Amino acid sequence: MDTRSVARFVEDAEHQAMAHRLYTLVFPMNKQDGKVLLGMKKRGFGRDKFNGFGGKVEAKETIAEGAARELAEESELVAKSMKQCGLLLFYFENDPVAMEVHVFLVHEYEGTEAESDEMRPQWFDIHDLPFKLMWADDSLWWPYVLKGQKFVGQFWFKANQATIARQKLGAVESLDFV
Ligand SMILES: CNc1ncnc2c1ncn2[C@@H]1O[C@H](COP(=O)(O)OP(=O)(O)OP(=O)(O)O)[C@@H](O)[C@H]1O
Repeated sequence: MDTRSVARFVEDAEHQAMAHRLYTLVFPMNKQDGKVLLGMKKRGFGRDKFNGFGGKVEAKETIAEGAARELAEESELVAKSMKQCGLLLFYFENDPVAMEVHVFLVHEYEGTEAESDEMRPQWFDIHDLPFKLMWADDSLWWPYVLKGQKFVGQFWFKANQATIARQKLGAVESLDFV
């Protein structure tokens, strides 16, 4: 799986012409209790926001490996299986590099969540997420997760990192990259 395969979801020339950096975003879910694990980010990009677990994919690993590694580093949970549920593309004003974020749900894991240097984990009801303390895009695509639909979203953020100037978001049949 590599960034070229994203081309079939996002066809606009503006996107194709940009440099991309790969990221992951992982949400451990407890379906029985209807809970999702978020982490309060303690440092770096998105500090003081709740989010899923994730970060940059390293050159030596696949996207799925990067997702599992970041989950373990930031929460101490070990994913037993992961399902990709979304693809998010973020463009920030004055930043020439687009963020390509691969979103995963983890329904099976081992271990118990624990605070790390980067994240303070906390379980939330899947119908009651703290959207005011999350990235502005999260409340827009979370309904797709609740409906079990896969999604692709593009969000153009203002330099203040809070205002979405433009967006495209929709369901897709499959996110199985070739
Ligand atoms: C703009 N709207 C957004 N909405 C939802 N989630 C967003 C996001 N923008 C970034 N994210 C996520 O935030 C994490 C940053 O990762 P980030 O801390 O930069 O990576 P990494 O852990 O590798 O950093 P270090 O270089 O080790 O500090 C990573 O999961 C990425 O998917």
